[in-house]
Amino acid sequence: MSDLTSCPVQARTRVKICGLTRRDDVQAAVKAGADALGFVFYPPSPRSVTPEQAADLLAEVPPFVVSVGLFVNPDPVQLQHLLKQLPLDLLQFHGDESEEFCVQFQRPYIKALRMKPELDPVKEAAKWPSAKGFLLDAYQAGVPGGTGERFDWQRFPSSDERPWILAGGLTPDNLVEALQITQPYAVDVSGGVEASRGIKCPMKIKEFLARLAEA
Ligand SMILES: O=C(O)c1ccccc1N[C@@H]1O[C@H](COP(=O)(O)O)[C@@H](O)[C@H]1O
Repeated sequence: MSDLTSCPVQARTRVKICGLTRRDDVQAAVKAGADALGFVFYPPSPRSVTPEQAADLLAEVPPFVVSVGLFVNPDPVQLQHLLKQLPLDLLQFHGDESEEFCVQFQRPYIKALRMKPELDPVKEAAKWPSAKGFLLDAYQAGVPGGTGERFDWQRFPSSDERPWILAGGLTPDNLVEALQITQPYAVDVSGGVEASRGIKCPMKIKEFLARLAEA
């Protein structure tokens, strides 16, 4: 087998479009070239879907596009039950879940870290050795995520030991600057590609992916 470590080709930054609630939005994200699609299972969120809605949306996901289930401190029994019904490829834990909690579901998962001023993401990530990656999102007291706010991108880790995913307040207009500063493994966007809360805008999704391709 050839040695790929010296291969000069750099993979492009991956994109997850999160908070999809409608078939049309799933299709728009896939058509624009999203690598991953996020489905929110957190009823207080306007983007939350029921298991039945999720099953309908997941049926639209083609091969080689990753479907991600987003949870905030879920009930473990309910989550086990959900995972038997739905073909989710990856779990995203966006609450206060410990590594012990996340690992029990025996599915690949990413852990969201909210960028409180005193938080060192590299040190914090060491608490989840089994995580596939870390999504860094803005911190807002009392809100677990999806705030539309950004954090100080200068705080984004420069090490590439773990896959770091940039989230929080991304839009087609600030994406290029975000990529230049953070050089993330992937970006995750929700509010920045919406027409209104929970309803995606196909043009904004297309523009977001186009800006990424140009960057
Ligand atoms: O989207 C939500 O409603 C949500 C609720 C609870 C936790 C996380 C949530 N979304 C995640 O937050 C990021 C950032 O969102 P935004 O782009 O700032 O609107 C989003 O990508 C989701 O992964």
